[in-house]
Amino acid sequence: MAIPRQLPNAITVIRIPLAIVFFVLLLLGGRYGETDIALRWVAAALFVLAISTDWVDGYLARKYDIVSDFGKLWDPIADKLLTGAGFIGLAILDEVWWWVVIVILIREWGITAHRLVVAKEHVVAAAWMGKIKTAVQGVALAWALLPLHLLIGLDAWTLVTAVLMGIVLVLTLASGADYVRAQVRGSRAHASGSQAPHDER
Ligand SMILES: O=P(O)(O)OC[C@H](O)CO
Repeated sequence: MAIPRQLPNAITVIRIPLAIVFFVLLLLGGRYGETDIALRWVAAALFVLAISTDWVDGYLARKYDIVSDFGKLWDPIADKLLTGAGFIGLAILDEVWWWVVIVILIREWGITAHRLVVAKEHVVAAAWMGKIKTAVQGVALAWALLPLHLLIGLDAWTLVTAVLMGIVLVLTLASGADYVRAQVRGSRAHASGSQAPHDER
């Protein structure tokens, strides 16, 4: 069975408006959902739905062999808009430390800026470590967004959230360093005339 060639890219692009709606609902729900707990549940559910599409678009593109440069470029951007909305929203609500969010955002948008700058020459596809990092960010944000303190108590929930954010921070920086390493190796290989590591991904 064939699928429309543009379906994976359409799924990628849909993440962008979903990220905006999610961000607004999250803020309207208030800190820990204290202003409106129903809105917090809806925002969290919307986030889980949107981040799940990250797996779906990649799966469809690979299965039907319709991986495109558009997808390679826009999939990470859509991911960053969605996870960025989650991190910034939680920081505004004072549920996650700002410094953690800022460090994560610098890494995410630094790599994205590099991707955009070199896009005319070649597309830097997501590396396996970047994909794992995004998946772990999704799990950590889903945990932090779902108002699970209602079930397990605020202390246990905030402790687990802090541990998860610590893991996310380390993984985000490590995967950023992975891109920098690949870039340096690529420049050296280019200078010596062999194939750049980026192209092997
Ligand atoms: O860390 P990046 O920029 O390679 O992004 C990875 C993508 O979000 C994976 O889907």
